[in-house]
Amino acid sequence: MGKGRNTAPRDTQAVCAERELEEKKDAAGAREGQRRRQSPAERSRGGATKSPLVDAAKRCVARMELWPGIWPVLLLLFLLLLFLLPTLWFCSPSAKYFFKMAFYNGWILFLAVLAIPVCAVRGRNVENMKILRLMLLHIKYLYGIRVEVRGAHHFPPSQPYVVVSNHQSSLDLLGMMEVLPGRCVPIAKRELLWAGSAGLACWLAGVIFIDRKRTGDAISVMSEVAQTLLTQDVRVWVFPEGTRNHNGSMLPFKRGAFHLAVQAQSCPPIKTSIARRSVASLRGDVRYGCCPQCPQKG
Ligand SMILES: CCCCCCCCCCCCCCCCC(=O)SCCNC(=O)CCNC(=O)[C@H](O)C(C)(C)COP(=O)(O)OP(=O)(O)OC[C@H]1O[C@@H](n2cnc3c(N)ncnc32)[C@H](O)[C@@H]1OP(=O)(O)O
Ligand SMILES: CCCCCCCC/C=C\CCCCCCCC(=O)OC[C@@H](O)COP(=O)(O)O
Repeated sequence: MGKGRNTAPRDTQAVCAERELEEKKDAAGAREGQRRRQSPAERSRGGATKSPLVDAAKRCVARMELWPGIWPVLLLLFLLLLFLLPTLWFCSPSAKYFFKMAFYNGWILFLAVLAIPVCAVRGRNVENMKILRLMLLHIKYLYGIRVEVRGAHHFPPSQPYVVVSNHQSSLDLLGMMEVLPGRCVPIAKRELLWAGSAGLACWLAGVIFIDRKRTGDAISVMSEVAQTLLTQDVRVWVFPEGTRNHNGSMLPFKRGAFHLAVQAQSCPPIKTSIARRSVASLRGDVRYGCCPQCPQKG
């Protein structure tokens, strides 16, 4: 009996010890599970917080910690650019020209975004060209270009006519805007319509788009333009070379501009020319010559 009495508490002690051991194991397991669920950032700070906002922020930081390499690399790239761009600007004239052109195009796209809502009020209307013109006139100051216009008085004050001009680069836009007469719209290649905001601004200002690859279509658009010239008191600006030509000489003229002048009858072509070197190099003086009207008879 005594033996039995002595054994019972020992059994109970053993069971208790076993239970205690199991409980400890469970607790340790639970702690490990929680530890595994925690992000590295939480682990390093010793556990979850009460606020979900803080938890979210911690998760973000943890994600960054997962990619510790990306920030130094980005910083390095940024510093490299900071060093490389000025070096290219001062050492390579072609890189300098490239940056200037990139800014020129980017600036025009930006200005077009501003112009679109203003022009949209009137819808598609040649009067919108005035707005574009005013918005583009300052660009010459950004590049330190001094423009000299000669013979602007040759533009008749009120009658339809066709202006023909040489075409060296997309910078000709600057010269064109200096002398663009009222209610005058340029003829442009159709691809320009897809030049983002600039394309939409051109469309709103009544720029006439032609598909140069489809002569038939281009001719019928130009025939319609001839009617518009007569009925709506509009002038048209054509680059008869039909494309840009950087290399000093003039390309043979396409005939559309001259057909247009003949079809619109009393509508003389007026020749203007942009001085070559200065516009193309994006600095210095630009001379813009407007010549007397050509003979009217086709
Ligand atoms: C603040 C925000 C600002 C946002 C942006 C601001 C922008 C502001 C606006 C500025 C826009 C400026 C845009 C400037 C863009 C300049 C350009 O895109 S230049 C390129 C487009 N321009 C042209 O192509 C010039 C016009 N082209 C022609 O006139 C061509 O003749 C053609 C009609 C396209 C036909 O070309 P092609 O077939 O290659 O060549 P041709 O030998 O000339 O013609 C063949 C044939 O057809 C006869 N013909 C031509 N035209 C006519 C006609 N109107 N009517 C009847 N017949 C025609 C021609 O006589 C030939 O036949 P032939 O028997 O051999 O004589
Ligand atoms: C979301 C799309 C973004 C597209 C970005 C396109 C970048 C264009 C940016 C700005 C446009 C500036 C408008 C300049 C107007 C002058 C156009 C011009 O002079 O075109 C050349 C054309 O005469 C003859 O073309 P080709 O010599 O035949 O080739």
